[in-house]
Amino acid sequence: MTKAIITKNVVKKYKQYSNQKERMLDLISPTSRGEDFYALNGVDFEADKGDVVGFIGINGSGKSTLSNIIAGIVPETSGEVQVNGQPALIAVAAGLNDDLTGRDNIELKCLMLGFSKDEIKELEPEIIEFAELENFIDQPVKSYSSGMKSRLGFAISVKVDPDILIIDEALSVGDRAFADKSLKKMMEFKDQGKTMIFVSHSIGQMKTFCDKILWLEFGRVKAFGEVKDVLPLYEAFLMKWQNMQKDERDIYRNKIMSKDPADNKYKNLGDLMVLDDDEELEASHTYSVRPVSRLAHLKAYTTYVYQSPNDDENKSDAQHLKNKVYYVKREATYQFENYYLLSTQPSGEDGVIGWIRGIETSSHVHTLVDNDKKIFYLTGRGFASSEPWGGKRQYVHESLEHHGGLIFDVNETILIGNNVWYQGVIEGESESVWIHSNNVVSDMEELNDDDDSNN
Ligand SMILES: Nc1ncnc2c1ncn2[C@@H]1O[C@H](COP(=O)(O)OP(=O)(O)OP(=O)(O)O)[C@@H](O)[C@H]1O
Repeated sequence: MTKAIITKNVVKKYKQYSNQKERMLDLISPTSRGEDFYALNGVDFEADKGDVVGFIGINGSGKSTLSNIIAGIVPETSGEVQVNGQPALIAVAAGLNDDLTGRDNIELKCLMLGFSKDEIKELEPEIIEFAELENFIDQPVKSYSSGMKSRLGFAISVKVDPDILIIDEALSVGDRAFADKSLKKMMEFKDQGKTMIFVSHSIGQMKTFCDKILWLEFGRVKAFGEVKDVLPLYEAFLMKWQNMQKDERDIYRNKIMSKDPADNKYKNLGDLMVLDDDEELEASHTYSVRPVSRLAHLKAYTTYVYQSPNDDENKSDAQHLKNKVYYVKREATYQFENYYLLSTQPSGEDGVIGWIRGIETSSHVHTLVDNDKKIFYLTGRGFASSEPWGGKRQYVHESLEHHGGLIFDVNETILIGNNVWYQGVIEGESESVWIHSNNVVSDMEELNDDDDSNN
């Protein structure tokens, strides 16, 4: 596969000054002033020809810096950058000269990209039409709104037909209609097999548009891989980040930024590459399974049953599983969420159906009390089911109304949460059933007392 972009150990260092005076002194005095700040710190990244890669990361993680370096607009401090093809960057503030008119900017940008005057004459009306700037095209760009600038930048970049298109948050300004039109154009480019880099905070746009995701965190690559592998990890991280207090965020940021880039080691989890020292990230991609003993019913809104907790592709509708109770002998945590392995039998191997999100179930701990023989009498209330705490579809007797006073010959007692359930055989029947302890009494007299109090 031909590589369109390769970056190796790319570092971008800026100087940060506490005030303007320090900045001036740094320029004129031989002593170095200000503090070094690494916007990128050892970034290795490769895109194949035709890849559509989304750059994600919280503010200040280096997304724009890396896209500007790939576009050749900002030089790297050190490292290697190889771009095979003509890149074009679309960003709100990129490459437009504020003092020139829209038309002059079109000409300038096209000349810089090597177009002849005749070619530019041909392209110009198409660009103006795509940018929807009709009357403004001969006004200086400084009079444009950010949406208008972005439209002009987008129109020039797509009409010059670059090999590599880099779109930095350009769709987040301007109106919805233009964003849709731009997204359509980008889809066309994608279909043509062009390489694209897409920088956005919109998870939705990333999902619909990108194939792969590069997750940057304070200048380092945190993860790189397919959308389905990286985005859920990032979304889980964002939830954690949003719940952090400012001082917790500062500690986290300093910890990441103080690391030596030479220590950036990566581990491959299938096609996903993650930072080797990030155990939490690894744990949230893989999942840990623990033995457990629960019984579970599915809630009304239950969505899917998964083949494995970290596989969003292989899932099936869980609706048909409702109104039954299931055994849960395995529990897993994946990306801070609990999953249960549903089974029709009290086993983690036999009768297994699949994994379901814990919050989509009502479940209780299931414990054996004893297998002692006990004799009870049915009160005539409740139901009998083939499984303990059975659902409608597991009723043997939907109502025990006509069974009041019959003997219930019990051979197993269990606890489901705080509720006691008995397994046994009802007098005159052969099939074993489960009945809740509220619906039996241990001697006939209690039954008569019950009847008296009811009368
Ligand atoms: N010219 C510059 N001088 C000094 N620091 C800079 C400069 N450009 C960027 N930085 C710093 O580098 C870091 C990365 O910035 P960058 O714009 O690449 O992040 P980003 O991930 O694109 O952020 P956002 O999501 O906010 O657009 C930030 O801390 C930023 O302040």
